[in-house]
Amino acid sequence: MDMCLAEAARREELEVRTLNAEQTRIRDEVLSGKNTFITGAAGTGKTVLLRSIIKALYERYADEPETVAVTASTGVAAVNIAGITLHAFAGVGLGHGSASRLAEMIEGNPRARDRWLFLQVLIIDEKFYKLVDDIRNGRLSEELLAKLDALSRTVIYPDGRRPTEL
Ligand SMILES: Nc1ncnc2c1ncn2[C@@H]1O[C@H](COP(=O)(O)OP(=O)(O)OP(=O)(O)O)[C@@H](O)[C@H]1O
Repeated sequence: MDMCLAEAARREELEVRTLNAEQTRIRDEVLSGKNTFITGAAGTGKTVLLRSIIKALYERYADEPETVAVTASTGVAAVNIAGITLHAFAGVGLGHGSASRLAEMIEGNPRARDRWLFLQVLIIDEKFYKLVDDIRNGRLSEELLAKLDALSRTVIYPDGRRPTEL
C-alpha cells in the first residue's frame, strides 16, 4: 500500500468519543498551545482524550502533517495511537553520544532533519510508572530527554518558525 494511504488508514483508526467536561477543558488547553502533562488513574479516559487531541491536531494541520509527531517510548504503545517510537521520530538511533554528535546524525539524515524542522507539536504517550521505570533502567534516560531538549533548540529555522519546546 502507498505510504500516504497507509498513514491515512492508520489515522482513520483513531476513533473518537464525545469528551466529558474535564476532557474537553484539557483538550482545549492543549490545542491552545500549552505544554501539558496529562496523568490520571487507570480508566479515567486519558487514551480517549489523547486520541481526540491527535485527531483535532491532524485536522488542524491537514495540509502540513509533518507538523505533528505522535510518539511513544515502545513500539506497542506507539501502535495504540497510530504513532512511532520517540527514538524513531528523533532519528538518533539508541541515543548514545553527545547532543552535538546526535545533531550531526540528524543533519546527515534528511528525513530526520525535516521531521525536526517542521515539528510544532510533539506528543509522547507513556504510562507514568513505565516512564519512571524506563528512566531508572536507562531506556528513556533523563540524559536522552535533556539531549532531545537541547537538539530542539539547536536546529536552525530558516523560515522563521519558532523552536520546538519540549
Ligand atoms: N468521554 C467518554 N465517553 C464515553 N466513554 C468514555 C469517555 N472517556 C473514556 N471512556 C471509556 O472509559 C474507558 C476508559 O477510558 P480510557 O481507556 O481512555 O482510560 P485510560 O485513562 O487511558 O486508562 P488506562 O490508564 O488504563 O490506559 C474506556 O472504555 C473508554 O471508552
